Amino acid sequence: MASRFQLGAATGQQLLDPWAQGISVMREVCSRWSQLDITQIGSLIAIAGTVPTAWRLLQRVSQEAYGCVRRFFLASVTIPGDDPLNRNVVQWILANRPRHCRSFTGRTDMGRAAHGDRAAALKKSQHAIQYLPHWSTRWLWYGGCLFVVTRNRADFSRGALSDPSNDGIGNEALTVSCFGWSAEPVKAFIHACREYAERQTQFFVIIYARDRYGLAWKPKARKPLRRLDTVHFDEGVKRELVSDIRNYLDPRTQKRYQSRSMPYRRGYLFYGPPGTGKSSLSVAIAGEFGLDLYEVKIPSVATDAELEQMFQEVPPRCIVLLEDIDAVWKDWSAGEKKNQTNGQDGQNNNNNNNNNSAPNCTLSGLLNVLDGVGSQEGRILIMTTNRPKQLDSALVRPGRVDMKVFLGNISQKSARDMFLRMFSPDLGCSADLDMEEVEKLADRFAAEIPEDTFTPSLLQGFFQLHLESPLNAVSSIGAWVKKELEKSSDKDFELIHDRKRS
Ligand SMILES: Nc1ncnc2c1ncn2[C@@H]1O[C@H](COP(=O)(O)OP(=O)(O)OP(=O)(O)O)[C@@H](O)[C@H]1O
Repeated sequence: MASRFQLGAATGQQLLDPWAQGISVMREVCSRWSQLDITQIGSLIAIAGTVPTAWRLLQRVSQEAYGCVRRFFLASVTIPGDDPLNRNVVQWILANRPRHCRSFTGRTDMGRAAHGDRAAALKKSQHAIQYLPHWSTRWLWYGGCLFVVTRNRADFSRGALSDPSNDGIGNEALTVSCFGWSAEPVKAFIHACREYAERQTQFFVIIYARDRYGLAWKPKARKPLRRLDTVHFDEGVKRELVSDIRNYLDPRTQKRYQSRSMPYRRGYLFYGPPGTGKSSLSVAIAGEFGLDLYEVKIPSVATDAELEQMFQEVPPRCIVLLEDIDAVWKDWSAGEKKNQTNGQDGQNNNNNNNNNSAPNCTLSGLLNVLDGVGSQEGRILIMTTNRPKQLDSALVRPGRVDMKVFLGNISQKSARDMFLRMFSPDLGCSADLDMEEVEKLADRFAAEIPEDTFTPSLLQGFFQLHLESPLNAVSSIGAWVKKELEKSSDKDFELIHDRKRS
């Protein structure tokens, strides 16, 4: 009633002015509902309007202040995104992350199939989802110092995480800083990260391959260490090979080579029929000597210059693996001949060839990087082939290949060793049998295997079907051998035999 009376008491001038009348009505309503004067609300809105500007100002000031603190009170080390150290630091941070992390990056893990869900695992396309803690700045204590690690966000948004070959660790430049005038604590922290990462990989062989753009070496897989005694071939040759590599890696050998102006490099050729353990031996050697394996796939190397760059970027102590080297230039020459019969210009084939199987780099390009002037010293080169006779003699001459190792079909002794490895009482699969009994079974088993006839991979296939019981394996081996020998009348099998004999 009071307000109606007040409205009614408005002056004639106000009644004529609709704007003033509207304001006074709003003022009445506001004061009735919120006890506030509308003119005060206007001030509040005006103040609220200044908040974003004030916030931006505050951010600028804090950034400037942080910049000043960094410049005058922080020592820092920046690690490029593609450097292996970058991974080491990120791995350490992920392992020591706060327990209650709430912000993650989710991505499809292209490396592993889905675990646990059987139905999903049957679908070939199903991959696990990987959740990695999402962070751009991380504060942490290490060795009594406060550190801040910042990630370069520009790199982060460049899509590295959507690259299937990227496992989500590393790739963004990192800046590691700590309070103080000296960078020594930062260096100590980075060193600790590297030691941590090395401890994590000591039971694995890390296999590196070129990234999908062919620009840098990236870890492609890590394989559990494989002991050398799990690769069965001539024991004498194995001993000779291991002692040759041990001798080569001895630091005194490097000095001896250098003092005599000899290039410090060593090359090996593993040859033999398919499935005799050439790749397995390469991985086992890498594990035995604690070396990483750098895989070169010649057909996907675009040019000789790229091949040269790849060899220059491998570390001094590592194994460079060139698999099935015979297949590479054989296909190339076949493609060349085909083009020539088609009346095309064979000269163009060296680098820009449309034939998918043809390498884009040349044999002379490879010969150059293997022992050319700019070639990296200290690495071990392993080439594998099924057809050593088809290799260019320049590729396997001493200096490029210093030792040739034949891996052939399995002997009775190796078959016995394989049996013992499969059914060792330590594995718990033959709980009721002691070692002596398993050895007797191994003798019976080996007696059934014809000497140098089956590839070790074929025999491994047999074991895969009888892993649950050594007794079963022994009782089934006779029939299996008979069946496989009958198959030997197949043309393919004869080819393997012929290759072995040649
Ligand atoms: N000598 C061997 N000792 C133990 N296992 C072997 C041996 N040879 C092959 N195998 C087994 O057979 C499988 C294939 O072996 P691997 O790939 O090393 O042969 P490879 O000679 O490199 O074949 P390819 O020439 O076709 O590449 C592996 O699982 C490996 O464990």
